[in-house]
Amino acid sequence: MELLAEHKSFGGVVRYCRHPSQSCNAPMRFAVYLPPQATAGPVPVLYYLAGLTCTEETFMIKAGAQRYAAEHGILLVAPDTSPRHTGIPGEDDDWDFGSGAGFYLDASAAPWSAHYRMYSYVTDELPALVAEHFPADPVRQSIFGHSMGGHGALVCALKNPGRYRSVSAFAPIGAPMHSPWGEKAFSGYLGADRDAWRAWDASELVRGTQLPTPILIDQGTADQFLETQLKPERFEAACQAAGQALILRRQPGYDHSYYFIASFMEEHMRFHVEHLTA
Ligand SMILES: N[C@@H](CCC(=O)N[C@@H](CSC=O)C(=O)NCC(=O)O)C(=O)O
Repeated sequence: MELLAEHKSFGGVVRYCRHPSQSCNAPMRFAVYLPPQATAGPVPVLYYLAGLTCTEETFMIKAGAQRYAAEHGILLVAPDTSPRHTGIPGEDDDWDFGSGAGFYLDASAAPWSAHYRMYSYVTDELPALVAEHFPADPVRQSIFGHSMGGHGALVCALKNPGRYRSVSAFAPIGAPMHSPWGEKAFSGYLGADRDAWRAWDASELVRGTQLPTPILIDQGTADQFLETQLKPERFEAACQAAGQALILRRQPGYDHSYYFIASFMEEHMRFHVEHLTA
């Protein structure tokens, strides 16, 4: 693993790292925030999955989470949103598919299946790497994210009940099988069989698996993608039908940006701290 950059922040340190990934068969980058408490021993870990067009830097620069991670002694991990420079033709052509748009799934359709295995990367390879190189307590981990990454966090938690102590999301794609972003991604990464898509759609997964802790979601009412792409009412209805506890808060006037995310970051951090330290 290669250390690319390091910045002191709130008494701890943000590090940017690169390593060869077996899951993605490509170099991958991620960011980690080590709170001051990490110098004394293992601390709980909180993973953040960013949205379309983001990189491993976006969350560390824009979300303002380090202040709260330092206060509560939480190690933050933010991976890049896809493999890059894989050589797959057209990987950089669209902002909502390919590079920067890995959707946190394991692609099954060629040529993407050779590299686009972000689900395995985020749920298995990255936690193992983090446990090896940083003072992380592997038993205490939680996950959250935004938009494509908010949906990715829901999928990671719902596919692994008990693995994450808590899950939350900012403006997640609520049902990608019914959103243009999701339909484009699933067609490309998974192929034409819509039945196969169900295994990667949180609104489908929650029908079969419920989590022991409530899911927290914040959604801005002035979000430019609310009605076309996000459709939180679909995830809400699926949770209700399945008996999954969900705290869905519609926040008046907020859009899809990191101004919205930063506004509710403290509350999401407190939510996760409560479960990580219970
Ligand atoms: N280029 C797009 C907008 C892309 C965008 O808004 N990306 C969001 C995530 S959207 C869902 O996953 C984001 O987080 N962007 C980074 C940021 O710093 O805001 C367009 O032109 O509409």
